[in-house]
Amino acid sequence: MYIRQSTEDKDISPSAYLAPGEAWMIIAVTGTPGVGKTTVSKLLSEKLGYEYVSVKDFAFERGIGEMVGEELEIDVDELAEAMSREFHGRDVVIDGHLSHFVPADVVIVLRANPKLVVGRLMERGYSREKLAENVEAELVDVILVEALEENENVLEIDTTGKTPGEVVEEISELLERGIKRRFGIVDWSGVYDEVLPYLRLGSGRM
Ligand SMILES: Nc1ncnc2c1ncn2[C@@H]1O[C@H](COP(=O)(O)OP(=O)(O)OP(=O)(O)O)[C@@H](O)[C@H]1O
Repeated sequence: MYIRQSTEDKDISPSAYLAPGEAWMIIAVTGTPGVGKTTVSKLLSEKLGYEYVSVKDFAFERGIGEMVGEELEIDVDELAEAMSREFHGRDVVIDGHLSHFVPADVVIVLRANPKLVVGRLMERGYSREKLAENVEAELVDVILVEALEENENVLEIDTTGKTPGEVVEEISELLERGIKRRFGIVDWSGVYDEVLPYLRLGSGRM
């Protein structure tokens, strides 16, 4: 890992997450679209005095990935390499549902009741297919599982029924306490029936 100077004047004590000699911190905020990553990441970066970076903007500005229809398809290896190079020695909060593929000191996985995800993505006018894909992903913990495969330090946060400020408080508290790994705190099986009409599970595919 990397070497840098002091950790003075930090709201949190990141030492629990950092390798010896390392003093700057990369926090990745990930989760299914619509769980609140951007809202929370901006607020968290303000609270900690860290830079805020959007994966999508970063990739777009540097020509990483290509447009497929209306979507920017990002090569995660290229993204990880470019972000590691760029943010070496800086305190940053990286926002995006691919941020857990970037080498980070800690990954925050935001979760939200799939019913909320349905509502938010419908409001955005997502297609039926895209809505289903994302609600299913939230239902069966896709991003959490990926994050746990990619990083040792993973904190899962349930945003349901909380304000963005409360979510940021919860994240800060876990960071202050040096908690490195927390997951398994949500179970969406109870809302499966309610979101079933929005899913595409098994629809004509084998
Ligand atoms: N506790 C909460 N935390 C974060 N966002 C919340 C919360 N409660 C409600 N919201 C709202 O949920 C919406 C989430 O939008 P936001 O763009 O932050 O999600 P996102 O996960 O970044 O989506 P995308 O991945 O598509 O960019 C916002 O309108 C936000 O105000």
